[in-house]
Amino acid sequence: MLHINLFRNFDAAIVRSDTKITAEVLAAGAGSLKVVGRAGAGVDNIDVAAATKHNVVVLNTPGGNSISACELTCILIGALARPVVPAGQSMKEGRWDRKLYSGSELYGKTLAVLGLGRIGREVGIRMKTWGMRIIGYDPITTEAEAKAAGIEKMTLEQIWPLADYITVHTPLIPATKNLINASTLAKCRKGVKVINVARGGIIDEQAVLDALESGQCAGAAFDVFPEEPPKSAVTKALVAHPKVVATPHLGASTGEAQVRVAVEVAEQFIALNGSSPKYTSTAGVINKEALAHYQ
Ligand SMILES: O=C(O)[C@H](O)COP(=O)(O)O
Repeated sequence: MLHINLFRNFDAAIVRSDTKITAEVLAAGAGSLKVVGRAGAGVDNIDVAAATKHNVVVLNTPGGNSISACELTCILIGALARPVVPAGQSMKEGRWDRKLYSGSELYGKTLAVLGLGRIGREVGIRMKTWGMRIIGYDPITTEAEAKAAGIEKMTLEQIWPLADYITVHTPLIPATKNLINASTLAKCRKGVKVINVARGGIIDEQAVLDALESGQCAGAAFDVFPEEPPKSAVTKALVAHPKVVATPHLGASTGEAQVRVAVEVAEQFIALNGSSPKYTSTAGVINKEALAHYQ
């Protein structure tokens, strides 16, 4: 584990989501630390306000891992349609249970995409080629932008009763916390399936557990959790549930995505340093106030 005092010696740090850049870490680095680069999209592991206070620039690489996160989402949708995870496990245990592991087609089903940014739109584009109807919600994306990705933009109230699958692709902010909860699940079709490759807490885990027990929800896939690694009894029960596919925050964990975010973070550092005319953009800078300190 990285010792907090080491930050006294660093001019810059590059992190993924596991490394928490807290106010304490930033105070330890005060005077030397100038920039924290997030090799990924979410900066919820970095105390941006404290960074700004210490004139530490925080930047991210918002697009570099989108395709990998999108592909994992599509794979998990597939794993909810066809029980490849438990069926594969049963064979490893020496069984041949063909009758237990029947599934359903994705063709003709409706996928709701909540959050039509880079990842959500790419998921829609891919799953449409499987013959799914794609409906979606986003407060910012226009109807025309959604349509260009083959997605019918709707209100949430229109979406709930139509969706066979719901996948979330929003940041975790007050407006999206528990976006899928007991009352919204009750408005859905019986047997709806939900997927979260975005951030833990967008889908209320207890509500999903209850809906799995009642049959209102027929399956769920989670790559992200309110606390990682999970410690709460609710998350543990969810992960253990036979109708749940769980992965340990693997959305960006591909060779390609990691190379892309590493290159993007390096380019942003070079742009900050002003040492290469090739890189003039600091598009990923989160706290422009801190950047202004050096200009
Ligand atoms: O915010 C992100 O970019 C993703 O959640 C990936 O996080 P990671 O880089 O820690 O895998």
